[in-house]
Amino acid sequence: MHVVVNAAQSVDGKLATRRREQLRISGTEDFDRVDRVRAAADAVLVGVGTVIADDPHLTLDEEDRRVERLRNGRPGNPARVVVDSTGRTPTDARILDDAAATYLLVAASTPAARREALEAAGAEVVTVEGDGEHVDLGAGIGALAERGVDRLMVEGGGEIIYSCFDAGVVDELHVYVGSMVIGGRDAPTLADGEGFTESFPRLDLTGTERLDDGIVLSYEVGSD
Ligand SMILES: NC(=O)c1ccc[n+]([C@@H]2O[C@H](COP(=O)([O-])OP(=O)(O)OC[C@H]3O[C@@H](n4cnc5c(N)ncnc54)[C@H](O)[C@@H]3O)[C@@H](O)[C@H]2O)c1
Ligand SMILES: Nc1nc(=O)c(N)c(NC[C@H](O)[C@H](O)[C@H](O)COP(=O)(O)O)[nH]1
Repeated sequence: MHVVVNAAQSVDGKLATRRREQLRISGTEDFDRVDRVRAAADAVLVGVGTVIADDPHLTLDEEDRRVERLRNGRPGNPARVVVDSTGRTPTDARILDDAAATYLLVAASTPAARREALEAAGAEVVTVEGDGEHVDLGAGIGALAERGVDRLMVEGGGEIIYSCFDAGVVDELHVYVGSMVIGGRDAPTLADGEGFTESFPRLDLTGTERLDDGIVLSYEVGSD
């Protein structure tokens, strides 16, 4: 499984404001780049925090890219995946529409009635190892591989991105750094979670690109 993490942050490392409201950090050139990365993926994964905060759709914006995928025998849009230990995804979330398959990775403690409601709303609920707080991302990625996902794009938020690094599953990172300061000690950052105190993931800088009024930094993740 090849895992690509993508996010947009302010120059001070924040993904959103302390109110966890979605914020336009990049612009049209960067959204087009994100659409290209999505088009290359079999699935796009976010945490339930992002679903609750942003209600994203996670489909392709460019019709040409959908057509090209269909021509290659792939689904028009990548599948959508929510890491959601307790099944908190709202049943009216946009990701549950029929534009693409949607997998919810939940822990065994999610009540049967909640699973049924989410399945009735259009999700495929997949039980993976985990507790009431975190599902095991290694196990979740294994479950996605069994469903034909070879290339996964992770679109945040900060808790999930940290967990992906902690689980050692990230192959590439692309960060758009917007020319703005958001501030706030409680605002989400690129990697939240517990934080590392040793064995920090090391990255190799593979590219820089100026887009809109900011810059995209591209990295490969080192093997140690
Ligand atoms: N700028 C960007 O590129 C971008 C992208 C995505 C989200 N965001 C912003 O990030 C914020 C949401 O991020 P967040 O960090 O609060 O939530 P998140 O999307 O990272 O989801 C975290 C939640 O997922 C659940 N979870 C289950 N298993 C987990 C695991 N193994 N590791 C971590 N969490 C696990 C937990 O309930 C946890 O609270 C919003 O403000 C949103 O606007 C910004
Ligand atoms: N590239 C980028 N620039 C930004 O300024 C910004 N705020 C995000 N944020 C990413 C986040 O994951 C969003 O929720 C999805 O980009 C929404 O996806 P949809 O358009 O609903 O499919 N991404």
